[in-house]
Amino acid sequence: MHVVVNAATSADGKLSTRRREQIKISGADDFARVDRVRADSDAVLVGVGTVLADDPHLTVDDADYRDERQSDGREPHPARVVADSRARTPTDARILDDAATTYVLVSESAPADRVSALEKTGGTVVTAGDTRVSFPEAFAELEARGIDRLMVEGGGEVIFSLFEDELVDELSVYVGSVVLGGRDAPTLADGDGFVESFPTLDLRDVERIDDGVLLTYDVV
Ligand SMILES: NC(=O)C1=CN([C@@H]2O[C@H](COP(=O)(O)OP(=O)(O)OC[C@H]3O[C@@H](n4cnc5c(N)ncnc54)[C@H](OP(=O)(O)O)[C@@H]3O)[C@@H](O)[C@H]2O)C=CC1
Ligand SMILES: Nc1nc(O)c(N)c(N[C@@H]2O[C@H](COP(=O)(O)O)[C@@H](O)[C@H]2O)n1
Repeated sequence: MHVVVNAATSADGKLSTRRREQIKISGADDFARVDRVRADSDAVLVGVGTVLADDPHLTVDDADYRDERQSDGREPHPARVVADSRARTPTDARILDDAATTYVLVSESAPADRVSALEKTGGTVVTAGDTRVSFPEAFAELEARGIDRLMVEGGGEVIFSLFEDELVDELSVYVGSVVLGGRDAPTLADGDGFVESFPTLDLRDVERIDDGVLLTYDVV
């Protein structure tokens, strides 16, 4: 599986403010670029922290891109995936509506009643890991279901874990011209942090978009 991480940060590396509310860092042109990346993906993944904070829809906005996908024999929207060890995704979350297939990755410790509530809402539950979602295991299952190209939109906890598991192939960071600050504000890669064996990035491209900069890296 090819895994592409895409996120937008402030100039000081934050994904959002300390209130963890959704904020727009990207401008119109960058959101249009993100839409293209979504349209080119088989699935789009976020963590349950992002679902609880942003209630994202994760669908393709541009009708031409949806038509293009359908003429290639694909669904109009990529599948949506949420990493949610304890099945906390609210049943009325937008990610669970019927616009696209939604996979909820849970761990063995997820309460059975929550799992069944998510299944009743139409989510396809994939169990991987004892107390926390095991991405290597979950991704093998997604690959078996035809997901070869996965876009990850955040947040910082999930992005860190994916780097820790050495599952990231490409990283795109849109750096907006704003400072958010806050020692508790989420950053691009949170988790426990690396102290050695840091992931190595190869800078492939730098592009000015809106009033910010898009940095594109291959993970070595
Ligand atoms: N600017 C941008 O581009 C973006 C900004 N954001 C912002 O980021 C913030 C949310 O980020 P964050 O709080 O880090 O949340 P995440 O979306 O990264 O979700 C984190 C949660 O995912 C669950 N999870 C399941 N499996 C794993 C695993 N193996 N490793 C790590 N986490 C796992 C955990 O909950 P559990 O243990 O219950 O499973 C964890 O708490 C919000 O403020 C949102 O607005 C988010 C996306 C993009
Ligand atoms: N690329 C980008 N730029 C920003 O400024 C952002 N705030 C985000 N957030 C991500 O987009 C998701 C929202 O998706 P929908 O519009 O609801 O489809 C959000 O959950 C973050 O993952 N991204």
